[in-house]
Amino acid sequence: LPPTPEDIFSNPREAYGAALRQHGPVIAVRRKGNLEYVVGPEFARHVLTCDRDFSFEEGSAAIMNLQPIMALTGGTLFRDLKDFVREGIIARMDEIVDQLYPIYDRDCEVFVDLVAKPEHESSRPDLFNHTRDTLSEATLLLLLGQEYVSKRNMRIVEDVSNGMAQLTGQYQNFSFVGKYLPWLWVLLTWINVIIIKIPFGFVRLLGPRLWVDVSRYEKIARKSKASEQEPRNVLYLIVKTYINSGEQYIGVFRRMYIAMLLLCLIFASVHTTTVVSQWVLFQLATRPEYLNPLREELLKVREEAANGELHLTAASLRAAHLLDSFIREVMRLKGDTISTMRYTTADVPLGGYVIPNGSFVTPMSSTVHENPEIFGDEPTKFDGFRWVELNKDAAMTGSAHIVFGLGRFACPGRVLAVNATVPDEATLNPEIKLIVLSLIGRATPSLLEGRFEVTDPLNTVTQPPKGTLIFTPLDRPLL
Ligand code: HEM
Repeated sequence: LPPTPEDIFSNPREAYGAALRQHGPVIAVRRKGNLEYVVGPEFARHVLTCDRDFSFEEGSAAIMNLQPIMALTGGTLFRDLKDFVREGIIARMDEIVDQLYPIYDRDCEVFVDLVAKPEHESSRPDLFNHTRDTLSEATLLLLLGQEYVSKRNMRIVEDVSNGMAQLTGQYQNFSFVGKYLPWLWVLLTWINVIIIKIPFGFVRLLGPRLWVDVSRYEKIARKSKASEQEPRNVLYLIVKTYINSGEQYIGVFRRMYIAMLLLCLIFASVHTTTVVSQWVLFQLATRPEYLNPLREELLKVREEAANGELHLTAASLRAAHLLDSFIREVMRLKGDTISTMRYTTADVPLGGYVIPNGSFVTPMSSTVHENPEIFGDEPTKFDGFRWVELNKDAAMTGSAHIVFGLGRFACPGRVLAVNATVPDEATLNPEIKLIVLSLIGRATPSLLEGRFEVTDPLNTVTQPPKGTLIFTPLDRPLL
């Protein structure tokens, strides 16, 4: 029998896992109105990387309810997003970490000070909101520049991030309509987000200023010879790219498209990173034995400035191999199920079947992440430092860890491609490391009642665990 809708929403890991064991390695299961072909670890790499047969763009647009935008933009959305993240963020990573560290350092210090105050015993400062504030500020700085950093704009960024999370279905599994009448849910969400929230929030509040800046950047990009005069933010890079590609001026439709790119980048940077950092801190709180080695590593990688102040740089984060490994292991075992999607562009033979043209195909992440052939007899055993060793084999790391996807379409936000110790797979998003190190360098996390809950088992990528984290300040902070 195929997994029931209830199994899929409440216990997807076991439901799909059992069906794959029984009928695998390719099964077809109906979910939220679509027939999806779900594959086991044997075919995960092939499905994720063979884009001739399995389209990343169409699969991803569909899973995130973005097909109309893909259609309107002629399918360039994801390619442009990837290029702008690569050129505007990853290529400048060392400089960016220097810019971001003071924000994380300041916010974590404020957070730990707040937590330590006795009057907060009854209403604890919330780490999720706090992390989201920090990431919103960092995102404003990277995408739009320091002049945009203000409390008001941070609220706008958070609202946008939340709106995009709604639009792309991140809360869909909490709603009855979302689960059982997905077309109605998509229609209502589109009206709410695209017709109400974004125009009356982001566009009304930030639009006029962005309009002026795009026009200003247009002029700079046309004239600029000396690169040091150029603004160092992603919006400028986007404007410059279009001017350099021969556009005479940035017209209204191009401006609307740029706004869409910014909305997607805000969502990608703020929401997912906030969520994943919560998973890491929750796991750390339940595994205090990892704190000492991680703190020892912090002592080794932190750097001392000329004025004696201790801080973290991109080089420090690259050298934090134990933390890198711990984060990877948390991501491996947090229970991801359907987190990447592809769409067949032809009838494709796979595992003895032919998957028809125009079908959704997804690898079941949990079967990849808990594959006994790679992870041994106890594949679900948490071993926070296992990746320190496994990193030596970059190819294996790739196909055994698909939290960020794989190959050409893997998430561009995940790596410090520049200077990574193992090309293309080694270093995770530095923001998570900055958050974790800035916090454990000042306080010890623990969990109220020692446990947390998984709120949406079908979506552990963009839903945080639920529980209360407590932080006990260290007598002598390490940062
Ligand atoms: C820990 C946080 C993150 C997680 C778990 C995550 C996860 C993912 C996943 C699973 C994909 C789809 C890959 C595939 O289908 O093969 C993806 C794509 C993408 N991510 Fe992330 N991501 C994270 C952070 C970020 C950040 C910080 C950015 C931007 C700065 C970003 C930008 C993107 C973009 C632009 C794509 C589309 C890729 C393309 O166009 O080829 N992500 N991400």
